Amino acid sequence: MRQNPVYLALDLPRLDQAEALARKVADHVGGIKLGLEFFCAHGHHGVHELHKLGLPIFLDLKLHDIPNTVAAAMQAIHVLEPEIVTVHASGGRAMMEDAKAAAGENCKVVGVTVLTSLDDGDLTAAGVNCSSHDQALRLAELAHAAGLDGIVCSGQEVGAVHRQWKDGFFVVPGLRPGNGKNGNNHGDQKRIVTPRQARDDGASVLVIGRPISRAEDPLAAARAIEATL
Ligand SMILES: O=c1ccn([C@@H]2O[C@H](COP(=O)(O)O)[C@@H](O)[C@H]2O)c(=O)[nH]1
Repeated sequence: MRQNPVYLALDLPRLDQAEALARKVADHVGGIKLGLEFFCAHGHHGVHELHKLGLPIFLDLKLHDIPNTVAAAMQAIHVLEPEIVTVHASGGRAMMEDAKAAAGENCKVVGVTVLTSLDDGDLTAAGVNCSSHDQALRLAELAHAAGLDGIVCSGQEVGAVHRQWKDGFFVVPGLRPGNGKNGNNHGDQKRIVTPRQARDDGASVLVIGRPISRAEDPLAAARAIEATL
């Protein structure tokens, strides 16, 4: 278990706001997660700026394309020295193998299984004829076979995945302190658990965004989450 497994999802439109928030809570998180919103708006420059805080950087780019394209994208982000990068496990075994081969030596590549914003009904609508739980386990197995370091899944599956893949690296978003009660809205997340539950079930990294970034007092929110772990 890492010292502080919480990675703050910096999903904010302005670079100065993102930097200010990260600086404010830096002593109460273990790393910074930069996703599509941040990377599309601020690119390499934005990542270099956030690196200055000295926290590990998780690039949540969720790459999903043909193997050659994903491998080239992985090579293009080497220079940013990310600690973790995501690809979609549904991109297939060859894509994941090539992504891992193209990644930097110290970079963990993890496969997104089933987004935490989806439930069983969403999967049925997309033509997937099994539960989100079973689909997450199936994609975890594929990611493992492809040689990835771990996966992204919801806290509702991480215990089961952990039992199958003992030394895997498990990233869990969709976390809501108090399970979405106490004024913490689910928002677009459908498969949620508390940070403590996810940690107890084997999560290596706890991704938390809005419960901190949209809190009236982000520092107090980050401290309160840390105190539950
Ligand atoms: O299945 C997934 C994969 C990634 N995410 C990302 O995590 C954060 C969660 O933000 P909250 O504000 O805490 O809901 C966000 O950046 C997502 O892109 C995810 O939620 N689910």
